[in-house]
Amino acid sequence: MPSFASLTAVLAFLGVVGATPVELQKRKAFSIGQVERKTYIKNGAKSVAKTLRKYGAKVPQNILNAANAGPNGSAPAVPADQYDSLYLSPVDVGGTVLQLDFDTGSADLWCFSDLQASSQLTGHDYYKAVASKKVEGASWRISYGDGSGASGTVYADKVVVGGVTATSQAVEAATSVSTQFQADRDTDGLLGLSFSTLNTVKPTKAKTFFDNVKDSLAEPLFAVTLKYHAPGTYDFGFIDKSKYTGEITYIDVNTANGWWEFTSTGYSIGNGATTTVNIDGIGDTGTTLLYLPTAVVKAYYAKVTGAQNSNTYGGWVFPCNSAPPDFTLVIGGSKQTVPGKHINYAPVTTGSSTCFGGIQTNDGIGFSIFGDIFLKSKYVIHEAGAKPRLGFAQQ
Ligand SMILES: C[C@@H](SC(=N)N)c1ccc(Cl)cc1
Ligand SMILES: C[C@@H](SC(=N)N)c1ccc(Cl)cc1
Repeated sequence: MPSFASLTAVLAFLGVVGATPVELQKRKAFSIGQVERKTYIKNGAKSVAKTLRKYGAKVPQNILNAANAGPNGSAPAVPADQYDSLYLSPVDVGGTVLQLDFDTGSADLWCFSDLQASSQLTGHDYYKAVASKKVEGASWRISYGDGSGASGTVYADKVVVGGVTATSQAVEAATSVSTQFQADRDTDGLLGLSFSTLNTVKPTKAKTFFDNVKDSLAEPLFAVTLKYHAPGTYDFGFIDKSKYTGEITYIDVNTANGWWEFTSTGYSIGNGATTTVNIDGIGDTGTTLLYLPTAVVKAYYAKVTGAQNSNTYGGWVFPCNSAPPDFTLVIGGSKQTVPGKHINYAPVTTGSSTCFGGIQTNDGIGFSIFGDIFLKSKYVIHEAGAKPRLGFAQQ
């Protein structure tokens, strides 16, 4: 029979919460069911890691290693078109693989469904709503910053992303989608990765896919690798050292508005001097461009030959043969540079020699948006927990 002290130590390691030694002494007769060691240790390490994180303590590497057997996963992020207007990832939603736009700027997982008029489904894969899985009385309605939107009803179904499974995910089946989504035959819906406080399901908010799976992952994080005119990845549960160079710089996130929101402390243009100014904004994979304060945008395009703020095209444009300079944001004291090439977004119309800038003003938005133009040269770790953080590294 192991000594009392060693038994207590084992219990502590297995993260058995609540059975303190004194309580155990009171319970004269008790038995511990013998369980297969490896199962318990793996779960034990995971629960110890979870407990340590819960109280803000650092998780020792040995416990992290033991816990790291979680069902982590990785999904591709494929540009929907030649200009990276958005990125699509395959997701198994109730047995049908849909192409969804992973969006760190919203919290609804919604998709085209057979509840819509069939005319809206041409060219799409879509969710087959099953009555037995319907969440009675629940509905959703979302509108996005660009004026697009969708609405419908809710089902509880299995969703799999890169081998990571949410067994009962709120699947928001569309009954109606806006013209932008009807015109976009590539996008079968969105998978929200902001904080669940932004979810639109009524009467009870639903949880995002990440919120549903994060405790089953080796680590409660996902990492975003969007690329310029090439497929990237969304990794769940682990950090992939092969996807970045140099050091990761972490910053705390302000979750009050439900976004991955943070403040950059300055910027520079080309190899110019750094201007110190606070730029509050959100990391957002669902927004194509980089929206910044007007003063910053004007300073940038002053360095671009032939640039002008066009009423015709609704933003800053310049000759496609201009070579826009690099743009650097200071984040957590580190310099995060966007290659100038990434800031030549696309011709304003097919074949035009006038190009639309990847940097635009945040006028009317109320905050800046660090969208795909910024993200597609970075490796960005989104870490949940008591104090959510973002980690940035250069790809
Ligand atoms: C947060 C994004 S929308 C999204 N990523 N789901 C956004 C908000 C407001 C404006 Cl004006 C433009 C874009
Ligand atoms: C304009 C629509 S659909 C599209 N442009 N393919 C859209 C996509 C993603 C978000 Cl986050 C918001 C709106």
